[in-house]
Amino acid sequence: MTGAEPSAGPGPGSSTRGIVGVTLVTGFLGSGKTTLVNRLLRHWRETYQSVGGGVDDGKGQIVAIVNDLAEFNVDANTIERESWSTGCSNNSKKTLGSQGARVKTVRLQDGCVCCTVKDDFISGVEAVLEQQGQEGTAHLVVETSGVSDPAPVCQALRSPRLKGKLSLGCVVCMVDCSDESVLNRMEDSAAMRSQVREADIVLLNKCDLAPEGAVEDATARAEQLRSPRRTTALRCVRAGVSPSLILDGPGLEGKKGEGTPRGDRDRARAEAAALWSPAASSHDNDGVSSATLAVQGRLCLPRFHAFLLSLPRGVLRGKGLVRFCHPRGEGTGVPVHEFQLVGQRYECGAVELEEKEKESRVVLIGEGLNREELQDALRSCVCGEGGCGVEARPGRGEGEKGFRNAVGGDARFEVLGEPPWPGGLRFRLRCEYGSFGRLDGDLARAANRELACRLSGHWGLLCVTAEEEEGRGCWLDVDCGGMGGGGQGAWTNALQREAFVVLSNLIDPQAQAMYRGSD
Ligand SMILES: Nc1nc2c(ncn2[C@@H]2O[C@H](COP(=O)(O)OP(=O)(O)OP(=O)(O)O)[C@@H](O)[C@H]2O)c(=O)[nH]1
Repeated sequence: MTGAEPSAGPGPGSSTRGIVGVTLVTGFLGSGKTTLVNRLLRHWRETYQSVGGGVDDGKGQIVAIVNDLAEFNVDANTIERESWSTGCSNNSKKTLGSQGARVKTVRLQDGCVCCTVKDDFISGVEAVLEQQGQEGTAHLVVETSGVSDPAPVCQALRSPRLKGKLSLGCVVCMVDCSDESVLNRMEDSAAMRSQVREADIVLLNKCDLAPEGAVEDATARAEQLRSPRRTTALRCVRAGVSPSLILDGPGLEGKKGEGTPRGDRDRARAEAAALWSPAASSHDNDGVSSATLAVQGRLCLPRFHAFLLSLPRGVLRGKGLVRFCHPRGEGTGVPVHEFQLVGQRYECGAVELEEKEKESRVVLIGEGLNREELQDALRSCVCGEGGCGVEARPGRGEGEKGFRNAVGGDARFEVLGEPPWPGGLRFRLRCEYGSFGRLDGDLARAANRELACRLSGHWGLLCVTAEEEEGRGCWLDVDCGGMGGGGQGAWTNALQREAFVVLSNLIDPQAQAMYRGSD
């Protein structure tokens, strides 16, 4: 940050008068960028609130700029929803009195910020500053798309056009440690290497899912790219590091001499920028594109599951908002589900959203995508007039029965009944450790979500998670589709093994602190 005048607003990391602080969040597809941005926005609001900040003074606003490759910007939706649910407004004109700082999201989509929308990006930033009035915006958080090279974005933020208006603070790179194949992509992807090189802080995320040695491997790769001395790499789960570390990150002047000196950081950026050339990091080289799929009507969940299982290998990432049919009659007021796919793993969680549209939308990002074929495949998941027909699908029967028995006979689980879809089971981990006690609501929720991730990632089981009303954690609706009789033992073993891993990870107080985040 430049200049020595007092800060303009009371928000965390708030800017020197008239100069807006910027945090840049980068990282490969699905690494946890949006998760971090939401965390930062929440922290901002809470901190602002705790120092008695109002919003009618026109100060203290944090603005998130979200770049997504696809036509339909799921990340911006997620952030807006999250902002709303944490009491912030996604509309700059709407204020919430003294409830908290205003949060506004600006979408940049249908192109990548580092090339096709670069000009848009600078204009977008200028527009934000102009609309809000420079004094009104205290901080910007910019989330790049997963295949962006952050070097030109940093350059853009330092461009003469924006000089004197912005100050680039912390650049964070999220690294997904859960998937070896993602880590291996660092060898081939210039953009990914640049993301790590550009960062002030590398967050080694998804430690909960990391196989043995993967976090050390990721650290070594980051250090190789940047040298150990220059690498601040932190392990975390769901971006759970102290947000103030990022909003007031290393490199900011006047911070007790901590962190990387500004000169070093700028030199590092210059080196990275010199390494970057459009030819070296363009998306054509990475061959990554996106396909937005949309269908009218509700989807049959087991068919959607089959669609996921049959996706081509080139699909790296998927996300969307989907609406499922409920053949058992729970049809009214059913929430929309947010769907996330990273590598082989998928998560599907109920979200509170007004049902303005009747569409289900899925964005897939990857290599060699054939949009028409994918669109047809998604269309075939729509529940027809004759019903789902899932009762008759192959694979139902023995495997499913064995799975139900295994869950029912294991004291670690509480069976809650049947999900609204045939061929599934509703249950949750009890999260009790006998004489060690039981996990509180937050950790129990984390444990159940992690179990859902693990079951889908390693075993192709689609688990839909939903929150319980009284904050007592969440449950899993598992679709047992595809469980043939022969695989029964494997499913049972998988469930037992994954439950063991989740619970034994969470008994450790250090792991508990990591899950909760250190703020
Ligand atoms: N188990 C687990 N899941 C995580 C963690 N961090 C994020 N996720 C999940 O991973 C998925 C992707 O996270 P996002 O925050 O959307 O990732 P992103 O980098 O913004 O994704 P893109 O915008 O596609 O590049 C979501 O389902 C998150 O809930 C973590 O530490 N552990």
